Amino acid sequence: MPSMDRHERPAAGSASASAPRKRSAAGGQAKGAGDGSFGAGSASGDPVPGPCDAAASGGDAEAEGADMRDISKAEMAEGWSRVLERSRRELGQGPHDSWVSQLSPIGIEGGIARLAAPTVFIADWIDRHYAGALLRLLREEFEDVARVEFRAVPRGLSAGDAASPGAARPAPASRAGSGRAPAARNGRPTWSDEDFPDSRAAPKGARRGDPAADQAGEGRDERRDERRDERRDERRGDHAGDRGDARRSGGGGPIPIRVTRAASESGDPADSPSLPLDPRFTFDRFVVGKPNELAHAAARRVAEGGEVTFNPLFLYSASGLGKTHLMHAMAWRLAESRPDARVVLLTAEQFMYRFVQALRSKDMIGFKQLFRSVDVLMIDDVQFIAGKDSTQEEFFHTFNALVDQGKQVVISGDRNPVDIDGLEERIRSRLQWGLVVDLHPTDYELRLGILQSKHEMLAHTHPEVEILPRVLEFLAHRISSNVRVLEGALTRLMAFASLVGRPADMDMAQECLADILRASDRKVTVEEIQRKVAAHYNVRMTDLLSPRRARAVARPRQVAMYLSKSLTSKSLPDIGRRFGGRDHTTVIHACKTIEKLKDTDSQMAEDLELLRRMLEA
Ligand SMILES: Nc1ncnc2c1ncn2[C@@H]1O[C@H](COP(=O)(O)OP(=O)(O)OP(=O)(O)O)[C@@H](O)[C@H]1O
Repeated sequence: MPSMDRHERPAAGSASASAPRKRSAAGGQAKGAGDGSFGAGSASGDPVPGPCDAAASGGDAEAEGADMRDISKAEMAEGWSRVLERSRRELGQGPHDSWVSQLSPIGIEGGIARLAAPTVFIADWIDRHYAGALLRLLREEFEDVARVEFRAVPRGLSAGDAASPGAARPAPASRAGSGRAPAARNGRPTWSDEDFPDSRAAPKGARRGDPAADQAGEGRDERRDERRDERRDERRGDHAGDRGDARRSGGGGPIPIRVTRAASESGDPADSPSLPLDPRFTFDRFVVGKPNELAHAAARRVAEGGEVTFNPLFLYSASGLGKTHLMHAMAWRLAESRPDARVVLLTAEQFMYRFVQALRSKDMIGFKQLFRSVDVLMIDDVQFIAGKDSTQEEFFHTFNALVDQGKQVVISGDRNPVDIDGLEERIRSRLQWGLVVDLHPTDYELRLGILQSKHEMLAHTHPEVEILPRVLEFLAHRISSNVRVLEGALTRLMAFASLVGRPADMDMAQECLADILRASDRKVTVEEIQRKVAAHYNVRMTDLLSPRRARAVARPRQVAMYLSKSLTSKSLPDIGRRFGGRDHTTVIHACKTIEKLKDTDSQMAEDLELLRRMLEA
């Protein structure tokens, strides 16, 4: 952890002029890191540009101890509200709402300002990212604050209780995510308010209401009532959990469910939300090449079941490049390396489905226990929950609870978390907390390796079919879109060869795969889209890329951005750059606008259809 020096060093100039409300806060003795207190000091890197009296530095604080007094929680509260105000302005609404607003003051003692965070995870995150800024803001309000510390204070305790040793949990000493204090006591988890953060714990401004739940016929008021019931259930559940007889999820539902090892004490597989593992998706059958070697290595490392090093592990790629395969492979391997571990793998859609089911059956306690008692949680296609507020909130709390306990979380998505539109900022930042790895588009060697491996496997079941090596090379050259398409082409070719009773040669491949080959040839580029859109709306290319905001230019530009997002695999920032260096949020706005217009303006719908057909022709 970086030293305190940077925050403690007196800055040039005095603070008094700029901080009229300042109060002396340094106490008799500036406590050091070895005072048994936990949490992060003012450790995170950024230097403090703001006011900093000489008296605030550790040694001077000791020397002047007699003149300085401690500040109680109550006294600190008033100044803290102003610190919050400034944090909102200076750090921005997003970081403020997601993180800083979750803090509450404990007091200032010996020059150390102590703040309570609801979980270790949050304490650690704030320490790593906002400690410097907060120290500066605190100093503007309270003179002589030399350090700031964050304590994880269970919600059942008041912030004041945190002053007593052992009442609160330390932020982890290591940033790697290991060594976190598990919430388990006496060898099994105990359920408390902290484990079940609810709306009280949600950051201010957190939105409610899940469109999916709405679709499922859940009215907002009804949900509010349900959540009230849930909270009551949860409070009761604290005790039920201790007795080990808490209610379980009713399970069932239309999604087939199984788990590598039942994630429920009842041992009933119906209680588990996990997917059946696909026997084809193992590490043995995963072909490694340059484009996916890092993702493969990270997945292997996590699956070996050693110390939790990357948490979460976030895998992302375009469709069909092996994310799901890798996740299943990890689950298979974990079943061997950690046979006792409760491993749950499911899609984000299934997570939402279970959540909505639990809401309807008023069994949130069962849902929470189910997901928070796992050792490894893997969620595929996380982009599905983007824009689904209630599900995101539940996911957020589940994620926090597991990471706080040092449990491994693995997530996959179709793009980098920063590019997932509709994802709450706090979730986005958590997803980036561990290791984010992408699987790059395949190269020729990898595609050929995959074809050869699949061919060998298929040859076992169809020994009568022969495919000439040149044909595999031809397919690897021509089909570069995704591995799923490549596999489909091979399977079709083998079936065709088997039916006609001839070896698959180049002619046969050309004939029976004509549509796939044609589709693979077609690659729409952003530049092509820009040209076609400019021509269609009769605007100049230079205008399309210029800062001009006149409707006549802005609308075609939005259309071109929208088509670039839907017809190419370019990321939002990349598209923004290609449109005269615009920000990715402009692209998001454009996509949303056109998406809406498509439904309400028939001319727009027609234009889009026409352009799409021209581009795909
Ligand atoms: N490196 C690889 N080696 C062997 N098979 C692969 C490899 N990459 C992908 N595949 C195969 O390609 C198919 C698609 O892979 P998978 O479903 O894992 O993709 P995905 O990235 O999860 O796609 P989506 O985002 O559409 O869900 C699977 O049958 C998988 O076995």
